[in-house]
Amino acid sequence: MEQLRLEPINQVNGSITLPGSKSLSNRILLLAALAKGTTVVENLLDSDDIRHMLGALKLLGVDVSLNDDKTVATVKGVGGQFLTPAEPLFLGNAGTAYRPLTAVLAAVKGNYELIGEPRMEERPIGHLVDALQALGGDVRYLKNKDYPPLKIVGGQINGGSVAIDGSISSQFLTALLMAAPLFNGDTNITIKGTLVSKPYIDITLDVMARFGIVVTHDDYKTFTVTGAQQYQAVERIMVEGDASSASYFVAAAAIAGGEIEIKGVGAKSVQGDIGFAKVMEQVGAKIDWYDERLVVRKGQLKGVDIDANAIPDAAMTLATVALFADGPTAIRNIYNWRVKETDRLHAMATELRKVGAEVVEGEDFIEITPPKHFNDVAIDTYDDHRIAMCFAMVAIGGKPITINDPKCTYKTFPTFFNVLASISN
Ligand SMILES: O=C(O)C1=C[C@@H](OP(=O)(O)O)[C@@H](O)[C@H](O)C1
Ligand SMILES: C=C(OP(=O)(O)O)C(=O)O
Repeated sequence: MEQLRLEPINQVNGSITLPGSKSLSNRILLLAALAKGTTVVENLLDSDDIRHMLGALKLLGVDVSLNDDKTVATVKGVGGQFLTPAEPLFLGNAGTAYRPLTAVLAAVKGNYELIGEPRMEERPIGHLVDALQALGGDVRYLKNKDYPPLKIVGGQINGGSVAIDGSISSQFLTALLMAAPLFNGDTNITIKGTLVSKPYIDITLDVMARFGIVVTHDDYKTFTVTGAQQYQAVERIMVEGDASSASYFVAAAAIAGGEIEIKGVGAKSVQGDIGFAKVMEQVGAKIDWYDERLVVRKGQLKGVDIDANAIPDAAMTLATVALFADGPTAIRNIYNWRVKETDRLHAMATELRKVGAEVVEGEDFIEITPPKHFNDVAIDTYDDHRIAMCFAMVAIGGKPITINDPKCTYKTFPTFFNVLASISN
């Protein structure tokens, strides 16, 4: 197995430009493919999750051309007329590809099989499939009930009233919303349970609006989408920098001395994970906010007790910032960490303890007391990009650490360790 040794870093300094947002890239690619007309997508993320969406679109007969560094895509929309692919669509472990494609393919004519990596077969999708089946969709499990892989015979959905469980993943509602304009009739969606990861729904609504579809909702409780609509191509659309990826650099500047300018997200971001920078201000970071960039400096870091349901991805970074705070940190309301790339609650607790922290792992929370002494250990990353990236903060805090399988960062941020090195002294 490959390992990356990170030696202690004393200071971080400089300016970085974030790669494009994963959440925006995959939503935009799918809607551009469904639209009528050609869309040019700029600042597209080049990473595994996007590659899986692009691979699926190619098999569905969508003409997408990329520039040399794969950050500009020209998508010739097929107006909702996909080809039946010659082979199953392999979507890796990309939730933002698997869930939206499930709903969209249930709504357009054709026969589809959606497969993924072994971990994808352990990530639930039953709440979305239940809603699609309730609307008349023909979606079947190929192995275990409620989990991928799936077989879909598309084109059978009329719309109507439907309830969807929002308590495990917002991606199910995102998927249903993106597909609903393609249903034959209007759809009224009611949320069952408490909707988690709510800000991701704002990203979905924002991107749908950019492609010409307006969704109305009543404080995120019921959503209404008009049926038999067509997405409209956007001549040029720019993907914002990834706010979850920004979290590592906000944290790095807050932990180490020096100053980092982070270009690509700021006060105007549509991504909920920008909220991590607000949490870091509570922790003690000094942040200057601009519309599309942040400038971050170190402060006296204190432990906080936060509800992180709105920022599940960036909150993992807080768990390693906690190693350098002057008291315990609690991160709450994060049950769905357990159903992502790995069981993140258990994995984070295990690895934080290896470093020397005292950790309480609750069913839906984690409490971290900083180590009295740091152990120089190798961090297991469980094929989870965010574990690899957030444990790099240990080196930023001046303690040596080894990251096992560092290339797992390719899921969303292939250049992460190079960018980190570029600001490290
Ligand atoms: O819609 C999206 O782009 C995402 C929603 C979140 O998932 P959940 O809604 O499952 O928490 C987040 O963790 C994921 O990385 C991206
Ligand atoms: C949970 C994540 O990914 P996915 O889109 O596969 O759910 C993530 O990127 O942290």
